[in-house]
Amino acid sequence: MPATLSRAARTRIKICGLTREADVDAAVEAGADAIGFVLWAGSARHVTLARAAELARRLPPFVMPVGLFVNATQPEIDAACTAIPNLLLQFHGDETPAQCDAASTGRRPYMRAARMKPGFDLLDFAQSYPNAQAILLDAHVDGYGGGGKVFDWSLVPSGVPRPVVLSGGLSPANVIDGVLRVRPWAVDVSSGVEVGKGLKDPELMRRFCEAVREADARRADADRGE
Ligand SMILES: O=C(O)c1ccccc1N[C@@H]1O[C@H](COP(=O)(O)O)[C@@H](O)[C@H]1O
Repeated sequence: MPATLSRAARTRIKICGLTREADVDAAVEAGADAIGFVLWAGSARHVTLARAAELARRLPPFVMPVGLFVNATQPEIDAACTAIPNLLLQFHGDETPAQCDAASTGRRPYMRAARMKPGFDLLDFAQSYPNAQAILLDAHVDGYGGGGKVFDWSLVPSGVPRPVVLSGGLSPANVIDGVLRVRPWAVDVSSGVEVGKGLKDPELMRRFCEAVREADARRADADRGE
């Protein structure tokens, strides 16, 4: 799989931190490819596993559930994978490559979050997670993430050896710029489409997805030299 998009492809969209049925339905309607559930109790967007499983059951085919973990235990991860079929794991804490591989039992796909700041060696980081399906780029914040903070996109080098998911403070207003500059495989948004922690706004989600489609069209034009 390419790390960044070829000109024919479209940027995939993940919307994260959903807690309500209506928001899940609106995110799908807006065009999200993946829906994230925060399974870390330290987050204001946390949902219990039972609740996440209930919400995930609303997803139609081809829309993927994602479970966000911060330093979770193996039993917690196993329970999540049992409760939510086809769950993509998102490790957003201090998980080492060995821990990610063990937690995913070498079979379950996972993304590993990188906390971007000046001096951070993303190429080295990505190389050290050869089994990650993608590397998710978030801003370095005081907590573990989901802070709505944009990082300096010029810190993303070319040639990252894994598919890149751009996140960190994305919104309908800046995602076109982010897609055109970083050319990620996918984008991920939480704060930028919400009215309160874990409470999404259908209109913001619709505008976010529309902006990503607009970015894809502009990127294709640029690649054709128009
Ligand atoms: O959403 C959270 O509460 C959260 C908690 C701990 C780690 C990550 C979290 N969210 C993820 O952070 C990025 C960026 O989010 P934002 O758009 O800047 O709010 C995203 O991948 C979320 O999934």
